Amino acid sequence: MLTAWGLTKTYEGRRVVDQVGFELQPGTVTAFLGPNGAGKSTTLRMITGLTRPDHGQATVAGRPFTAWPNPSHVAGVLLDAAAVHPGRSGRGHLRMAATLAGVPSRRADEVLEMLGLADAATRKIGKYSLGMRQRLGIAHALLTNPPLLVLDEPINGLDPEGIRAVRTLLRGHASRGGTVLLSSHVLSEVDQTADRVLVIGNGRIVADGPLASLTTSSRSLVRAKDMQRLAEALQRGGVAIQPAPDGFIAAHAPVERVSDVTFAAGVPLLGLREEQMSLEDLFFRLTSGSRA
Ligand SMILES: Nc1ncnc2c1ncn2[C@@H]1O[C@H](COP(=O)(O)OP(=O)(O)OP(=O)(O)O)[C@@H](O)[C@H]1O
Repeated sequence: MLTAWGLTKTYEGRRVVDQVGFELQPGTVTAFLGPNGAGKSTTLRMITGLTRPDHGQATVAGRPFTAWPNPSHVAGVLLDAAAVHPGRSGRGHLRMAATLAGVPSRRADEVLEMLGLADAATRKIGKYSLGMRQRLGIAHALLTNPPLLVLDEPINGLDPEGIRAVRTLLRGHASRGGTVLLSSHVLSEVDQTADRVLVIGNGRIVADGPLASLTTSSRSLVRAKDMQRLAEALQRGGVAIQPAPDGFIAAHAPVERVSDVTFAAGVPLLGLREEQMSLEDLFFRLTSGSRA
């Protein structure tokens, strides 16, 4: 549905996006994840034709997005939720967009309802909160019910209820065969939404896969009633250990090995799980601490 290859952009002598390429299949939600300044927005702008790449190209359903006769029917785009006229009402804004896109104006009310903005439909956008503007931007992207959604930080500024609603919406879109690409710099925002995560650091894709496979570490967290015996058993078994939060020991071995060693030593366990890497750890490992 969306193919990008070799996307490259240089600003003021600095490559901010460097040879970015990927292919997105229908029925999937992909998160584009990276620290501030990593190159996410620039990549999304190149995909949607707002920024011209120095090299490379992106196509949506086989041609450049802007080469479609009516691009808004191919992809719904949210790039800057603040870029709306503050003097218009939410409904007025979406009705005008509906007219431009050639969809019935009642669709504006449908998407306002979907995003929980029905009660605020007649209020001026200038009086909307950040979260409401964000929802309005998502509503706009959904106006034509396009097969592809490209959303830059859609969850930014939303309250927990709003986050849940947007997650459900995006998952629903994918389950009906749609394709979703959303960017975020907060891993926890995307972990329940995305099937696949593309991690970008310093303008390059540094990891690509299901989130669970990216955050899996080779360390285990283990706890027993008798922590002293547990520590001794692990050390005797050749497993390096370190103290960990919440009364656990961090063992430098996969759970299978920790389980074997403690079972052989006859130490009953109260808990054993794989250590999950935090966002900071993941970025640090993948981008060599390149956070801007
Ligand atoms: N028009 C521009 N002119 C000069 N530099 C730019 C321009 N647009 C982006 N940059 C720079 O390119 C780099 C990547 O910016 P980009 O907005 O793509 O990052 P991002 O990953 O979306 O970050 P954030 O999470 O902060 O939005 C940054 O260093 C930014 O300052």
